[in-house]
Amino acid sequence: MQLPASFLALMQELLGSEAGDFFEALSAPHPTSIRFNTLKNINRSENSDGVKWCSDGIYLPERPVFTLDPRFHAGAYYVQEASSMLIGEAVRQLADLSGPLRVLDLCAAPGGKTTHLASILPAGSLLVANEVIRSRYQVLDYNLTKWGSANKMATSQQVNQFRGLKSFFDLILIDAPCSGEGMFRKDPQAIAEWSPENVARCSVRQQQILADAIPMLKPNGLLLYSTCTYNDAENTDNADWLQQEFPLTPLPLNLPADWGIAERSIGYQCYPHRVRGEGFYLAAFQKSGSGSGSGKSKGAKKFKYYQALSRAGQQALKRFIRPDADLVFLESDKGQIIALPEAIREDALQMSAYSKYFRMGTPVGIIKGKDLVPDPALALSTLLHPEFPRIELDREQAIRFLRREDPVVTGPAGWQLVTFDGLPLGWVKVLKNRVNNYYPKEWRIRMSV
Ligand SMILES: C[S@@+](CC[C@H](N)C(=O)[O-])C[C@H]1O[C@@H](n2cnc3c(N)ncnc32)[C@H](O)[C@@H]1O
Repeated sequence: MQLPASFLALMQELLGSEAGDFFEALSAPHPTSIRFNTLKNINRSENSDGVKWCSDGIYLPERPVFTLDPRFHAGAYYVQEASSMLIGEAVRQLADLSGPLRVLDLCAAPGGKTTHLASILPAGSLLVANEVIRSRYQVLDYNLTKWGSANKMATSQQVNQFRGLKSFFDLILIDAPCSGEGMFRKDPQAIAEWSPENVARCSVRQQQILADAIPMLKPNGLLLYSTCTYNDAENTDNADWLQQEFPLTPLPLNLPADWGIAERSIGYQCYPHRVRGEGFYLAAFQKSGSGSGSGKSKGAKKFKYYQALSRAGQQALKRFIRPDADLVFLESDKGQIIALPEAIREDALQMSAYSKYFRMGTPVGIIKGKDLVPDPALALSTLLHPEFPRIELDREQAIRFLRREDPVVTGPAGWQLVTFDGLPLGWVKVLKNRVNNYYPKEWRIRMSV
């Protein structure tokens, strides 16, 4: 690994006598880790090689071909670098999880931290995940769909387009675009793109994102600022700038010494020679001020593009939806039905007034005649009826299904859910002479097996 000379000098200065161990760690293989999806009923195989700061995270002895694991497509786990899982511990220690929260993950794609938040937040919380780059937003949306949580909204816009949404969120996570020094071991492209000038550009961009985000945070709200880099300009200097320029107080975390996470002047740093993970920086702040913050400045009364679903429509989808969920069903002007938890209806309504491009809730399907054609997202959602008729597939059948080939299964006529290891993958329709595969083209496995 050929590292830029100015990066070597920077790390030597930052780490002093530890620099040798650090450089040695950078040339060692990086660990593979996953985080289980606690929203789904998964069979967790016994593995004592857990990530110290995340009870749902484990290290794998080697990197499998995830694409060929049906559980990966069912959203049973997220392949996530271990240091990043520290976000979950920070939320557990610092957020008040005794009641619903409004949470914004502002730089969210591909969704590692959003899915982690989705697993932690109390029932009734609103989780908004924003990603400004449209192609990355599509990946985020797909990963959130696989994860299956119902209380989500995905948006794709510049941070300053939320302007006007004042004091709305209890928690804002800014996992900022950065120079990526912490990814050098995993991603050689990050080395190629690194330069002192890029570090300076990233630092300024981060300040802009932070400055645009802070008005959206409620008084007493929690701000989490993270990067996957080491230099001070993007980490402690920006954290210091935050506390100087805004009504923000840094919050300490209680991190046991044997986790190996270093304490910085403000915030915490994971280094690969001290932890089994990549480079990751995290600082937490509380906003001072009084009042609860209402965020209802625009007072939106109706959803754009959506109206309430008719009684007949609701009847058609009843057998697909878990009966104990308190939901509102909305139909778009294109006939797409979505389910939105009643608990977040008002908040989603407010958010929609500030969102130019968004998806909210869970796509349920479209009505054709008297029947529902179920959406693939519903199969992966926690809102799915737990007793919907299903066909369990073996691995080979599951891969065929995920490749969108004709499924070699039979079952009673009509819509059937197909599962692997008990986990829903999608829909088939059993007809008289054939079985149709409704797995979406854009999700299918393209890799040759
Ligand atoms: C470090 S990545 C986020 C990773 C993500 N939080 C996760 O855990 O999977 C930073 C994200 O910020 C986005 N981004 C880039 N420029 C931005 C900007 N000016 N404002 C907001 N987000 C930006 C990038 O496209 C990228 O997806």
